[in-house]
Amino acid sequence: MCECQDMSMDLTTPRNAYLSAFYKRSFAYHTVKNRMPIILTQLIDMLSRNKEMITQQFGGDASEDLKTVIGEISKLKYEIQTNKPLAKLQTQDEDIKLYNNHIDKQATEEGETTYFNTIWLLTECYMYRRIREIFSLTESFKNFDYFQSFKEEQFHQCNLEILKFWKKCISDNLLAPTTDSNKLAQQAIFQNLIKAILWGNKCDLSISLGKILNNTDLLFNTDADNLDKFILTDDRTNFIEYFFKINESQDRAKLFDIVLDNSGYELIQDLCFATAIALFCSSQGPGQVKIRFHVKAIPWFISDVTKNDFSWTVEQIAQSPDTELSALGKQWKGFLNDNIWEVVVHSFWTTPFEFKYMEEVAPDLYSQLSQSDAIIFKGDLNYRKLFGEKNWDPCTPSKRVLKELNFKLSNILVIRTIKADIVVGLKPGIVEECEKQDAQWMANGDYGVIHFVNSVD
Ligand SMILES: O=P(O)(O)OC[C@H]1O[C@](O)(CO)[C@@H](O)[C@@H]1O
Repeated sequence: MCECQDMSMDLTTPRNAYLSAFYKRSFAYHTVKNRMPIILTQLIDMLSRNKEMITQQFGGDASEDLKTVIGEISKLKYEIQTNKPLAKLQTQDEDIKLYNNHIDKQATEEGETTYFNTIWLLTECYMYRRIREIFSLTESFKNFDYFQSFKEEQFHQCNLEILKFWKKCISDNLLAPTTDSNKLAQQAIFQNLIKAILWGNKCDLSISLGKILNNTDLLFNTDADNLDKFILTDDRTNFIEYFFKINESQDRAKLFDIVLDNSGYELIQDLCFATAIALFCSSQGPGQVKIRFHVKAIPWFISDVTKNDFSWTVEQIAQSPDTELSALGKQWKGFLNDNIWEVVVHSFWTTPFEFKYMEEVAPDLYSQLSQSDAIIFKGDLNYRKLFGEKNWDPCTPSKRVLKELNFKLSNILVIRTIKADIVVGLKPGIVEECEKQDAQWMANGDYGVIHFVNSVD
């Protein structure tokens, strides 16, 4: 029997406490106890199933290295299930010291930081970082993306026909300069795109435990109006007003940062959104826009976008046999070649740190983001990190939370389906209503939030 069962308390997470598997009646507990071991088992299964292919692909000692890797992942799973202390990471990579210090800082009075007694954010990020270390300690697999096959399979299951609709809508309406008569139509495009990229965040392989969701089942159609009632707070209009306002003047190029989340359908939707931004700003005059996409430096939470996933996806669309789709992919390549789009990698995104620590831990990234006209955070993990992964009173305004955390970057657009028990900025009564409708509302990604925080002053 798992020792951890004696460790956690039969409690819900107290108000304002950090989320942790210590509280048995929390999604964090369910994740550490059940979901994380399942993800490790699936990884082991994939490696065992594809043993021959992987050995052939990597040659040399790959067969022996694969045995080592499988053994180490099984060991990690055992450590989680028996609530062992988080073992120190060993490689010399720049983020390792940060991880190890953070683990030390979280130690209890007994001097231990264990899976079920520490903050969930650390536990979960640590697991993915440790997996990476296991592979990187071998000769054969230093650059192996062990989640790639899951991501590629997910991409191939996407219904890309939907993109054609967006392509037409975007280029018909956003290439023309804004006039009084077409402004409403242009704003409607942005309203719909933001909604589409919200629901795209449902397609995440860590919440579905590797199960691929069909995007047409999720009704990612032209406007998905029937899902509106599931958006619990919605600042789209404020963001769009701000966006149009900054584009009224052409005195300088506008800069946007999109902190990406998942590959597959979510990434494709995000790229459509970025296409709309690029076309709209460019229609106001040449050289008016730059969009930086922030991706993960290592394979992360199964489906998160790495630099390689980004290029691969653009290439897949560009090479599509469908001429409309391939034109879209070529347009994306053009944006990248012309430096209108740029892919940026920073190891901060794969540390266990909340964003309030960014200024201290990653000052270069912080100063880069300080220049931005808007920073768009996609997804649940970014949400947890941005809002400090505490059990806030859900009615606390998003701006007040960021102020309390002393997070000073401004013009933040946050787009996330709810897959963890943290939420802020809701009107009174909404939580009670959701609880009546669906006991799992904070875990299943069926509900979403869109916050826009101009500034915390
Ligand atoms: O891809 P996203 O939206 O960041 O979701 C990842 C989230 O999904 C989960 O795996 C389920 O909650 C969390 O552990 C994590 O916050």
